[in-house]
Amino acid sequence: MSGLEQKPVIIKVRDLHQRFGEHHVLKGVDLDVYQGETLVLLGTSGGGKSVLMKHMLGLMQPWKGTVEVDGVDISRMNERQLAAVRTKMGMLFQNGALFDSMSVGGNIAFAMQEAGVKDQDEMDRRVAEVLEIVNLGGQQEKMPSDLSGGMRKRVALARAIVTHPACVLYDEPHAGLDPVTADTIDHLIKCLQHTHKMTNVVVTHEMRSVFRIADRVVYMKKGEVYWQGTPAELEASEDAELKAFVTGDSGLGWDQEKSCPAG
Ligand SMILES: Nc1ncnc2c1ncn2[C@@H]1O[C@H](COP(=O)(O)OP(=O)(O)OP(=O)(O)O)[C@@H](O)[C@H]1O
Repeated sequence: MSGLEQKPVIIKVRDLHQRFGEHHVLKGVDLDVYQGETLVLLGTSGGGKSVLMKHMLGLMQPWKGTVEVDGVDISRMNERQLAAVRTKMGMLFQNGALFDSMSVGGNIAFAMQEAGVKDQDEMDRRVAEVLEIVNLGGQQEKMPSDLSGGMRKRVALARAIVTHPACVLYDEPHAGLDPVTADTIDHLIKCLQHTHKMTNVVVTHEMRSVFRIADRVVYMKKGEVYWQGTPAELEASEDAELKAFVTGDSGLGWDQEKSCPAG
């Protein structure tokens, strides 16, 4: 128990199934995301974490089951209805996906234009505000090609939060970052939670980050929720699969002569 169970549920997933042809990727996922928490989605590659996140944004329609955001079922909405829901959600895509031909400020303003903001002064003010939040104050004119990987990630995060979403979804925010830069991203994630009252859902493989940022952890396996609990419960778990995942132990051992196939 994390104590969060008393809080309102901002995303409610029920009996969610998805399949691509014969490939049954989500097999009846039930999941609650509580307002104001940082929830980390863990699991082996191909377990369905990214597909689940796409359903939370309405980027995919389920084969079966429902996804509610703030009490409203989004699973069969059309694009016009979804546009309103998506203003409550920010998404940090894995590769950052900045437009290379646009400045930092232009990239962030673009997200506001998409959300219907037209007033240039308001856009300038909000671009400056979110750049301060991600510690890139005054960098509006820089081009993405001038930025390091960590800075690009922070610009992408600024873009994700410029519409003041209630919930931010992060798909592997630490991918490709050095450990120190990853730490700065973790600080930002917690800052958005505590100072800006946002709910975070984070897919990551970085165990160090999990123990730094998670209030709750959900472990997915083969399209199902295999386990959920607090980071402390994860650390204390005697489940062999969870233990191997936490420690990064494939079971092959590190005796080189025994673990390498004969040449
Ligand atoms: N649009 C799609 N069409 C067909 N198959 C897909 C599609 N999207 C995902 N899949 C398949 O669904 C399965 C789950 O993918 P998903 O990306 O959700 O896994 P994941 O848990 O996020 O893995 P990873 O940790 O490697 O990112 C994979 O086998 C993937 O190939």
